[in-house]
Amino acid sequence: TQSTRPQRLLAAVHKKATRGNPRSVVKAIDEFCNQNEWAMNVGNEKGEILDSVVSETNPGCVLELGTYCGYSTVRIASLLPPHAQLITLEFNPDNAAVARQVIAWAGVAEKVRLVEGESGEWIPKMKEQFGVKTFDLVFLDHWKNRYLLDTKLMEECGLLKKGSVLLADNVVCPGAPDYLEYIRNSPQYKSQFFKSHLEYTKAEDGLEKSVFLG
Ligand SMILES: O=c1[nH]cnc2c(O)c(F)c(-c3ccc(F)cc3)c(-c3ccc(F)cc3)c12
Ligand SMILES: [Mg+2]
Repeated sequence: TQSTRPQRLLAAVHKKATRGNPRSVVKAIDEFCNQNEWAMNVGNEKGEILDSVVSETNPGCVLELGTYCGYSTVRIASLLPPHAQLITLEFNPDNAAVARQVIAWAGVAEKVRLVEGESGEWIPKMKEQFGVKTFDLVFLDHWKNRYLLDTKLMEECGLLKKGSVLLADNVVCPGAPDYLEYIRNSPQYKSQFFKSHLEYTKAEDGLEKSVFLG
């Protein structure tokens, strides 16, 4: 039977990356997407901005909305301090199955909790199910018309504290206008736009970093 793009991406990781080496996994995926097939990983240009935000936040507890194949999961997990935890939500079970193997190959599985399901269903369960108090960093990279809904849901569930950082992918392409309108005009956030490019292309895109002021 025909393989899927995520399965072909995983095969490239197994073939080209060194087990236990997160940087080699990131490099193998970027090479696959530059040379073989485009895929919606955050990519290296936006990935370096993600890395800098993770490093400066030095988070103990991270939420990623949208795992896909685990590329940004591996980037984030490889920069976490010891004992820090990353919870990543993915609604597509086939993508989740590939991501689990990418995360395992990179050797970061003990820092990552991959949860299969809808963000709207799982965000309200974070405290009771995973013992989360608040998130220090949230990477929004799932479905553009869930960015605003899920941000309001995290506020309502008390999952953000003063200083929590939200980093949103694709705020230009495909864009999340309702999210940007809310987050840039809310007195509860201090926002900053990082201009970049759509992964593996010359098209414009960017990340929006927003600090919750409490
Ligand atoms: O859906 C996404 N989630 C997370 N990150 C994404 C991302 O980083 C992307 F670059 C794209 C993208 C953008 C432009 C394009 F032409 C194709 C795909 C998508 C996306 C947008 C609309 C869809 F119908 C399907 C996928 C996503
Ligand atoms: Mg994205």
